[in-house]
Amino acid sequence: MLTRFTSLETIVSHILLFDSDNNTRTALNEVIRGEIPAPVLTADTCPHALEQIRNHSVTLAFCQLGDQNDDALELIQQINTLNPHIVTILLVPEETTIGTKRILQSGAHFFLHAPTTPQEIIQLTHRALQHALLLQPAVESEPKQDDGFSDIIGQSSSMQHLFTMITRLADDGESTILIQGESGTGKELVAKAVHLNSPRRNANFVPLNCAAIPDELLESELFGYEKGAFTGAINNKKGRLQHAEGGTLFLDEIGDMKPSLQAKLLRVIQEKEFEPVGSVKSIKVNVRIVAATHRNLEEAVAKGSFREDLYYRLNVIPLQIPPLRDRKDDIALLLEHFTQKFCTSKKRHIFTYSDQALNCLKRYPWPGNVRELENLVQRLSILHMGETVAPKDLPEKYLHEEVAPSLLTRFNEQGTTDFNSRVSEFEDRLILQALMQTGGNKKEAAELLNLKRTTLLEKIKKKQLDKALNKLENQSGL
Ligand SMILES: Nc1ncnc2c1ncn2[C@@H]1O[C@H](COP(=O)(O)OP(=O)(O)OP(=O)(O)O)[C@@H](O)[C@H]1O
Repeated sequence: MLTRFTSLETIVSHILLFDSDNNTRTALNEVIRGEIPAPVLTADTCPHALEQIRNHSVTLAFCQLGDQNDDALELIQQINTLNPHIVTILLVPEETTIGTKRILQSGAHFFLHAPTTPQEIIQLTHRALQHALLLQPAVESEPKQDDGFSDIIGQSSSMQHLFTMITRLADDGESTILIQGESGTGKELVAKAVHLNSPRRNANFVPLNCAAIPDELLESELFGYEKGAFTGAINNKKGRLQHAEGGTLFLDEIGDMKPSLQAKLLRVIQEKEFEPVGSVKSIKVNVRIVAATHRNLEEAVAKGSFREDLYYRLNVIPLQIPPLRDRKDDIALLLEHFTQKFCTSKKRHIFTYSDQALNCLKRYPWPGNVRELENLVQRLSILHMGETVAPKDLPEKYLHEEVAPSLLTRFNEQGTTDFNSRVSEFEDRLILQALMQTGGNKKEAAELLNLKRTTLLEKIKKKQLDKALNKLENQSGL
């Protein structure tokens, strides 16, 4: 299994429809039955609904609020007390006299305003079932051994290749491995998966970031020290190497290690022994070394800042993690993964991303890779209040990539340029971009551009931008 996602069908037991009106119940029943292969239960009173819940295992409950009565709110509260794993959807009719505050405080997981369309019902049902998946109590079965793969999200061909490489290494617990990739691509996750899939999995995985510890402390941290080795060394202390005995030592940012330590590490790899700082007695170790770096070690070797012999010793099995901009197919999956993770931990509704927002994020070059994407989603999970993230909800840097670079490139290629036509082109792009971001809503686009709506309409007409917008939308499949 390469990702965390499980088939929804496997978790749906029953769906409950609560509505005192027979006609709406039947209509809702038809829409849901056509889409979800799960038995549907119905109830027209609160006691009947609760009885259904006691007698059946229910995954999802639709509760229709009356125009004048609040039975559905009462029912949701009782469901939450009876079984908090049931996901509730409150259907709110337009004419209801029940106040918004009470509705919002009902404890429902999702809201749907009626009248609505079958598409909206289906979409929300799928979202609610995704949510149900997260609320499922852990199935009591044999604890499955963690292989580290479930934490690494990726379905692009380059990530699949990486997973295959890790699996192939499974039986080999000896050869050193060098993981290369830009910062934030998941090098530590991969190192952990290598460890968990090797025969060393029952011993320790010990990480050490060589760039995070000052040079003078790194040696004693790695090799340990003997009492009296330096001022303050009042007792013997084991280093990370010894803590990793039988297991794996993960040396992150190995390219930052100073040359004298590189020599000592080389000896560990070759002779499988070392001396703690201040000791003359050698200690034997049985540790697999997995190293990682975001630097180009070949260049460092050429410059003389990294030992060539150590480089070849480390690089027995090279693993390259591609940057996120080269595997844009993974972006949607990563967004979904982190959104579920953060929303669940903050106990808030899971939001989705509009196609336009996803397109913006796919165009962005992600210099900070998956770590940057994770931080963006964490920020949205705190600040974003709506159900769908639109481009306007994204920080500005995710929006403007497409305008400036393309103009500059063409300016450089041509050597000369016509100022007026270039300014007009720039204006077209800004207007189109605003229209794309607002899903074609001209009023909102005018607000984004800080223009009067009438001025924007005039420009769109004069420049015939409506046609260009249609073309763009068709191209990006919006
Ligand atoms: N494919 C992935 N799936 C899920 N989470 C990921 C993935 N890649 C990276 N992450 C997350 O991104 C963050 C950075 O990952 P990690 O520390 O492994 O990267 P790194 O390449 O070692 O970074 P650095 O070089 O800066 O140490 C972590 O929170 C990690 O969980």
